[in-house]
Amino acid sequence: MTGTTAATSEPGKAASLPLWPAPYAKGPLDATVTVPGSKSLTNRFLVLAALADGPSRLRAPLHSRDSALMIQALRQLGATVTEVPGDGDYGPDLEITPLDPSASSSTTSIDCGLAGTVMRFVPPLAALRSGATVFDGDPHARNRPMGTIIEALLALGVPVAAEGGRTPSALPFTVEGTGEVRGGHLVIDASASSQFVSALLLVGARFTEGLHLEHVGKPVPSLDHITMTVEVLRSVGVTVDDSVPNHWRVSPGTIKAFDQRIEQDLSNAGPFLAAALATRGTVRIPNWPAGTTQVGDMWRSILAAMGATVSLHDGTLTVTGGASIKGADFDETSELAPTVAALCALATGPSRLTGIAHLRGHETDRLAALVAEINRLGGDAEETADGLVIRPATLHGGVVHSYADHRMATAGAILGLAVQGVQVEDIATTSKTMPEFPDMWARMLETAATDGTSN
Ligand SMILES: O=C(O)C1=C[C@@H](OP(=O)(O)O)[C@@H](O)[C@H](O)C1
Ligand SMILES: C=C(OP(=O)(O)O)C(=O)O
Repeated sequence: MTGTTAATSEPGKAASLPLWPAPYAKGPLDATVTVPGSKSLTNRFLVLAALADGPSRLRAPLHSRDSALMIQALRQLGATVTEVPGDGDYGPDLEITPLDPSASSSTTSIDCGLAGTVMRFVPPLAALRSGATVFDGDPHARNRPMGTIIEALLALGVPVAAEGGRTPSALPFTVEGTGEVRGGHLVIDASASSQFVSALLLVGARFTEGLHLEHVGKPVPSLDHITMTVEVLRSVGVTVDDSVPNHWRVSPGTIKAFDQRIEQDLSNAGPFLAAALATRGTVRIPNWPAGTTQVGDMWRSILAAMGATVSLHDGTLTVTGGASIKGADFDETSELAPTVAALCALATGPSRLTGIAHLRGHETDRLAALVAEINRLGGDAEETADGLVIRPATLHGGVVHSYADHRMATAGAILGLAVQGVQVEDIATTSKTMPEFPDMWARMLETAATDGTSN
């Protein structure tokens, strides 16, 4: 199991982080890659297993820092999570015995790391047990938007306090669980993160009156992730009505124990698929789900718009890069945006990414980080109010800082395929969702043809 130590990676602040020489592709790749399990599905099903009416099993789940933090949090709240042999390529299955909300327990301190799913999904769960739960995380976690979850719990009658009894607006804070939450109609502003909606929906069935959640404010981002939450809830027998935009009604009731196989992480498939475009090669991903709520299914249209040939046959997605990478305009790419931006920086035409203002509240301010790192290599990227403009430029080698952000690190790796002399700082930060990344990348690079010219 991956450890939970993280580095803080801000240029100039932590100069001693190791540099990873990003492999440069000497020719087109011809690789087949399978990716570890979805972070978003793994952590949703873990939460639901902890609330279910009996023991559950997760098959081929993700094993990474974010899932380890979720497992640790659930154990601290009283669930039992056991690793058992499975048939996944990336680690054991998990068996989960739910927590007993009626068992009162002593104060416990939960480390959220930098995991949005842990810092947003677990506090409402802690409200359902009797006892105090303290939440904190990595240094940057204290900058991530949390106010909506705190205000939601307070509105539901659950005390949440910071040191000295202050009402907090961010981590760290303590949730004083009462063992029971009445629920009912709750109005929130979820414009900073879809995870606020998902967090409350995941536990809503266990509120005495269920939950009628209403969003008021600027549009909720990453709507695909809310669709995922709704579908996952329905799969375990929870009734959710999402027929009215910005309203979600979760009926009170039982969460059925389950035996669930986790799809591979299609967002994390992105850097490997992007490698096909960056090297004018071919990358295949078997077991691509025929139907999915994962936002990563958008790779099929995104990469085609950038000039790749994309096909899905017999469950294998095949992407072949074109003669050059085309610039394009993309709206609402959510967590895919750093990978898209790396490809845009290698494109022959301009690109505009819109609808991603909330990325400023992700693992780092991703808009600022992408502009800084693309331009550091000689690129031409600019921040807009809600996204990025990236124009063609000739890139050169240099250091890509990763800001403790797994997707900044993988974006650096993509740039390094096509630009000689790129070094990525702290590649180990990919352990947030894909500890195997450096090995998988090296294996993929072994397939590079050396008799062709890709760059
Ligand atoms: O619920 C989830 O699993 C996620 C929701 C999204 O969060 P935001 O709505 O904050 O973008 C996404 O970016 C994140 O990587 C995972
Ligand atoms: C935004 C992300 O993560 P988190 O779940 O920590 O919000 C991400 O993985 O891109």
